[in-house]
Amino acid sequence: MLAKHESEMKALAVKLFEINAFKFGDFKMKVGINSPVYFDLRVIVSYPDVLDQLSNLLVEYIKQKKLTCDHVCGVPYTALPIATLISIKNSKPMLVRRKEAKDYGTRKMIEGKYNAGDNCLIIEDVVTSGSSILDTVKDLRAEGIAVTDAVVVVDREQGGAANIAENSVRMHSLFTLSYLLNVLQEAGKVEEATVQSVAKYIAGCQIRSDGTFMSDQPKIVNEFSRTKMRFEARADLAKAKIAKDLFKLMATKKTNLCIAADVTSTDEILKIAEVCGPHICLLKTHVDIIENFNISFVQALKSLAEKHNFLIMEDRKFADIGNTTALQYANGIYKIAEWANLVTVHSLPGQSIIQGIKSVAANVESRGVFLLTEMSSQGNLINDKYKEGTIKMATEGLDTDFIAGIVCQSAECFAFPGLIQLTPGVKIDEGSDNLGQRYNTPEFVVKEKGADIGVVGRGILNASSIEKAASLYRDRLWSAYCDRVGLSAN
Ligand SMILES: O=c1ccn([C@@H]2O[C@H](COP(=O)(O)O)[C@@H](O)[C@H]2O)c(=O)[nH]1
Repeated sequence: MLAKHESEMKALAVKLFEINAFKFGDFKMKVGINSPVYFDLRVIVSYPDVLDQLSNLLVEYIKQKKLTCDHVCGVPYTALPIATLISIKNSKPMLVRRKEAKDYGTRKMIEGKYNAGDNCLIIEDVVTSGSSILDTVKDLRAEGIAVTDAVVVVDREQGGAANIAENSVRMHSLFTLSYLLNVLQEAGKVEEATVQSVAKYIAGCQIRSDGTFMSDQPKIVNEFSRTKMRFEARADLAKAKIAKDLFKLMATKKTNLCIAADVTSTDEILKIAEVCGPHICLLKTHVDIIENFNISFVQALKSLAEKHNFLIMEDRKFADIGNTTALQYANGIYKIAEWANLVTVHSLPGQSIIQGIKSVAANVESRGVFLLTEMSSQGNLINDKYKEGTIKMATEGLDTDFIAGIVCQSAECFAFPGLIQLTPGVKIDEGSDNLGQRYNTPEFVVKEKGADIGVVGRGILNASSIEKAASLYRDRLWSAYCDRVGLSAN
């Protein structure tokens, strides 16, 4: 630990969390097990200031530890840019270890100029079992290069240091996982319960360098599996303030029902909001189908949202370039930015669409988007690659603090518990309409498809009493959620 640089260390720890280099969820690890916490330091190449800050601290740390060497070598690939900066700042030449030998020319595993007997300091981003460091050590030693020390950014404290020490290499870590968790808790970024859950997992899951567990029966308790977690705990992990608010609203009001108010007059929408308001967490509009839209309608809708404690989402499904979307969101007759807490957005144009909306949102904290990742309609053209890219945008993009959730149809679509799954296509009787819409029951949608919020339109709107229908859907969706997370419904 770098005591002299405590405040910089803490600021960097928080920054790593904010840029999603450090995240909570349910992640498959290289060693074959799942983990509730994951480091993805690959993202720092997109943040030159963070990369610079990190390398400065590592240079200080190497100095403080009095680690001398002839070369530095980054474990491929994530540590390479970090090692490059250390090499430059310390004026120490670098060695590069290939992951595979070339099938032509020299077939060398180590690139760079060196002599047998030289000493090399290893740089690594994250250590779990230490096997990646040991692979690099093996190749360097095969060339006659001495390796005695490795500097790592994060030690996950799962046995890596001991495994590496068995091979006569000392491991020095700038951060430990416990330190990072404490800093995040102190900074109000995560709750104590999160810290405890991760600590429990790490204690029960110590790994040897060959990937086997130290205890005969490892307790792999991952309390961050999205569909098993309660909304209160997920609020803690959400990056977007609006997602935190919506999770809390659902938990306190005990409803995960969104009504799709797909009617064409302002009076009808206000009636739905008044009558169904007590049962919903979200009221969804398609403002462009309203015949008599006017600004006093918006004021009335906002008052009802306040009175009955629900949020408003305009299901606009924006899909244009950032600049046009920003204009569509903030201008024209609807001025959606002024009244909709949330809007839906296609990921098709790329990250710029989120940036466009965010750039004109009056108050970023009270606004956000749901990204469309899968559709309920028969024959839609969304494929796995598109879905993967959309989830990447929602979890690793630059604007994760503005993305409240994902509109999708399956629990496997994403793992991050801080995002909300919104699923349309819900009816008491499953089936389809005559225009390709497919319906599943509230129970199926929540328990099998992983929905956090079920969207119901015609299932309520076509009922003889919309109030009774809203109450019924609310009960069925909420009970299914309670069953899913092991909670009593009352
Ligand atoms: O994949 C999607 C995305 C959005 N929707 C919208 O949800 C409602 C569903 O209404 P029902 O009457 O319950 O069918 C509607 O506003 C759609 O635009 C969707 O159905 N599927």
